[in-house]
Amino acid sequence: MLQEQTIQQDVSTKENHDPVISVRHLYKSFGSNEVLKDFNLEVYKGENVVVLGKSGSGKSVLIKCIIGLLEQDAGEITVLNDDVISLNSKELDVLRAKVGFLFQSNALYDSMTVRENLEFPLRRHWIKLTAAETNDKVMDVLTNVGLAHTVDMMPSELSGGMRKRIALARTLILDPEIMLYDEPTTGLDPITAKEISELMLEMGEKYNTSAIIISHDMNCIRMTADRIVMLIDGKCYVQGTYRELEQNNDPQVKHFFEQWQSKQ
Ligand SMILES: Nc1ncnc2c1ncn2[C@@H]1O[C@H](COP(=O)(O)OP(=O)(O)OP(=O)(O)O)[C@@H](O)[C@H]1O
Repeated sequence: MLQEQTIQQDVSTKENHDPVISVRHLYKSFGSNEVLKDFNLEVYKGENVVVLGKSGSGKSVLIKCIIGLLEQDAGEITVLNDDVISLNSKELDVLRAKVGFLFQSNALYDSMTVRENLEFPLRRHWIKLTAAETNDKVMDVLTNVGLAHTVDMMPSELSGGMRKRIALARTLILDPEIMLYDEPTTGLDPITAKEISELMLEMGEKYNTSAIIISHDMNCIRMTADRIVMLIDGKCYVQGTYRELEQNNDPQVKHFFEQWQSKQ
């Protein structure tokens, strides 16, 4: 009995500590442009990790490697225990249904209503539901992002913040385990940006997701990051909480925070 309990404890401890995303010794170049050079990152269940780095440092390349849109030159990427590079296109599709990707552009279809935009990923991933079940799912996720009343509207009738919420709802409708956010607040005014950051946190708890967030918006970073990873010269240069990095005396880290504070 005691042995069984010990084994069960070991399993649950391992589950809590196994990363949902693991990137090890990642290398990616384009010709002579060495973008990622021995980059390492682990994201754990329920964690929000911000990847911070200057423009062109390789943040988007990293995200694209994680979801198999780009193939790495060397290194290992494991997402929800799948070795991404070894997946065929069907298996990648299955994995991508569990990994929500919120594009900077929102990528909503302008010719479709909000309802049709939200139904699209269900059809795309062959999720078989009755009309009533589909409607329930659409209304449920729209209610969660506070926009149930927009169901029959066109994206062009919505504000930038509302479109961002709809794009988030469209990702959440598949009940993802992981969210990848690419500049979620870029182009929004500060108040709307704050609302979107709050919504990201709220939805993360509601849907029990882990997330990688790429952002230059220090308010969003401060609000959402459990941990920040600084990508400099293709590597994870330093990582820590917002407070830890804010107090870090390394010149490159200090430079980042000083630049931001000077813009306030
Ligand atoms: N498909 C590609 N072919 C060639 N070079 C590429 C490709 N994708 C990205 N790069 C290069 O990789 C580098 C990193 O680009 P990436 O888009 O990841 O930067 P980033 O950190 O996301 O920048 P930003 O903050 O401006 O979005 C850049 O030099 C870019 O030109």
